[in-house]
Amino acid sequence: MAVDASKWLSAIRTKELQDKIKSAKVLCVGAGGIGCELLKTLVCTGFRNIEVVDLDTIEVSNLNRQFLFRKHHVGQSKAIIAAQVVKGFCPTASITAHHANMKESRFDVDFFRGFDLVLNGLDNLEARRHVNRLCLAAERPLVESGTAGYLGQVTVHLKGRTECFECHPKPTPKSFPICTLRNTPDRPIHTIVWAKDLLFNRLFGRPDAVSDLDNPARREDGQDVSASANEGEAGASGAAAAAAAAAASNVPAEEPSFFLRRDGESSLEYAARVFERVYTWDIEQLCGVKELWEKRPPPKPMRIGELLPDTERAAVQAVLAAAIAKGQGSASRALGLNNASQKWTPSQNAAVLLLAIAMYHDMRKEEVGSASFDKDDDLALDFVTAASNLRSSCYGIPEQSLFDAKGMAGNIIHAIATTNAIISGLIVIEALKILAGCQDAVRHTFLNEFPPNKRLLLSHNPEPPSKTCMVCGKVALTLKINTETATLSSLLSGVIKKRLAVNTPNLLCGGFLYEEGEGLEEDEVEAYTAMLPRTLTSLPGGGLRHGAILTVQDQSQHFGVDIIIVHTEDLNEEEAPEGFVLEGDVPTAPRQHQEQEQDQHQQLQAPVVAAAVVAMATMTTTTPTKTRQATTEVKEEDGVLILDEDEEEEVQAQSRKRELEEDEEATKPHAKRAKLNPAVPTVEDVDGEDDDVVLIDDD
Ligand SMILES: Nc1ncnc2c1ncn2[C@@H]1O[C@H](COP(=O)(O)OP(=O)(O)OP(=O)(O)O)[C@@H](O)[C@H]1O
Ligand SMILES: [Zn+2]
Repeated sequence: MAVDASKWLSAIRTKELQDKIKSAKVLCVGAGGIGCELLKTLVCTGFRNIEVVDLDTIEVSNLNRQFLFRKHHVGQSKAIIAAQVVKGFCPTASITAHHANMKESRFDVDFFRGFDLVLNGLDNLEARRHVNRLCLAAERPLVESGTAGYLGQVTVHLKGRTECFECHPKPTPKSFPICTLRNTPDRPIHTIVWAKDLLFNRLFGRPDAVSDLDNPARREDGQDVSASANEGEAGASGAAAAAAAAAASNVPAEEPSFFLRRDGESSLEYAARVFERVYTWDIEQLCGVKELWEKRPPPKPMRIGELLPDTERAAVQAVLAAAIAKGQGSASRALGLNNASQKWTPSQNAAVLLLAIAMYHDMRKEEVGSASFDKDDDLALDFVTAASNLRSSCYGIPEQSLFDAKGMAGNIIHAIATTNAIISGLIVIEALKILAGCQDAVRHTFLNEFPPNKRLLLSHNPEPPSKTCMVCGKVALTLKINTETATLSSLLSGVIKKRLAVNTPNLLCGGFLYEEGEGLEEDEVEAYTAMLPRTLTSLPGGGLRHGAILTVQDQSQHFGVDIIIVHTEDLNEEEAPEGFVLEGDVPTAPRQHQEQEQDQHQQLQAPVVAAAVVAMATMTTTTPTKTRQATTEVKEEDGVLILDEDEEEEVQAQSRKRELEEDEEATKPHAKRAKLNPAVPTVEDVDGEDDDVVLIDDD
């Protein structure tokens, strides 16, 4: 029975609730920064039946804030050790640990039905969306959370009653137009993303990975340089420069295997050849595309012979031999560059780059061809730092120290233990309200970095479920895509798995069927795999053509959505950097928003993380500050600063008004939006894993 919202505090003090706390079955997803605090706080509150799932093992870098772990635990399962340690100080607690990925099929809807509460302490959007779908399917309450530095939030999702985690768009990982990365970078993050996503993958990732580095330089309209040859001066000079450069350095322009090491080539010779291609030949070729440099200075090519004369190349060779002998893991340290905060000179960058490439080939050969960038891998980070710095030098962009490059490449925001502790406490408070039957009292709560009017925490009522939500509502999405060139493989990776967060897809459209997951026969897997490179129109059963409705289902998530296919040929890189446009309430931010975030990212000079609940962020970030400040008064209750009910109503009224304004604004130019929120740090996201928090405007 629902209890009056204002009475929740007295409700949780009843004996009845104390008994419920003892018997309630709680699922904690994640045993990291939030998860460790949460487990401790749960048992201290009286919870005794807990299961915890975490796929990771403990790292040294976790020890400064994940207080259940000690140095001797490094390398062991987070879930298992967290459970052991908590049981150590609360032996009456039953804590079952699963060292596993929450997305495994054994954690199905029946597993979720075994719990009264699901509490998330995750760090990525994909897993959060997966848990959201299972909570909806199992009809279990979800308390969701995230932290980033001083910021944090807790949101509550009750099926049919409040918005689900996916009801409102979320920013996706930030993406940069490929033409900016390839041709006209102007910020350190551009060269870092280029080094990490393009060059690293080209040299060490899967050989069949498509890489823009293999293609000739492009003009801003997307045409390649050679296509400009007959189109007047700019094209002619571009082609001439390309030809001259190709002749001069004897580098074949379009040979995809160029980046593979050749037979008989030493690792350092190979590294030097890559250097010449990337920093000499490619840059010279780009300089020839005059139209790119009408409004900006052209880049300057770099030459390996100037940065590392023969004697220094010989010294690098000696360092390589010593590194191999010692089993050294870091190129920069092997070169004596031990201060991670000090920027390297261009010559030092060149030495680190060559050595890192050579070390990969001589010491970690088995990984070449399948490696993926990991910020905690010293050699990978050396490579990315040096490669991006050299490119920055060509373009006159400030170089970065190893430490700063790590922060940018790994999207690191230094975690703060106190933030995790506050957020964990708030998760438990929301859990108590749900157990007490005070569903009306649940709140979304945001932790601010700069408390406005001394309000460290800002809370408000969750919105009702969105009728247009593709997860808890039922709406069709529209996919604009070139059905004649896009392949099933790109549809699956870009749209179905990345954008829709589908785990094990099942696609159906007329006579076309594609399935993944356990239980398929070998010949079925073979037949489905053979379809992957086919274009959408050439798929069996009539293909995926303009006007077709594709039904996407994921049984592991009890999720389904229909997608209307719209064949579109004129998608450009600016509008559709991923090669398609997905319309509908998909949990991603509009592009315009992302651009704005990028600008703010620069202004703030510090990466701020992705949003978990953008609706809330939109609400707070677009609130004209005056109206909020005028009506709010701080009240302290149970150690938590919260808004008065009437203040919440005020905030919600503002929210509704703002939604209307937002709709209107969405159709107006970007500049107008910015004006509404002068210098307001709105929701900001950084690509990759840290989809943790909503940044709130606070003035
Ligand atoms: N799909 C998943 N299944 C199970 N656990 C997951 C899943 N995705 C993420 N996690 C866990 O969620 C936890 C999030 O905690 P946190 O944000 O503190 O990350 P961390 O890896 O401990 O710290 P950092 O990323 O700062 O090094 C991690 O322990 C991570 O292993
Ligand atoms: Zn929803």
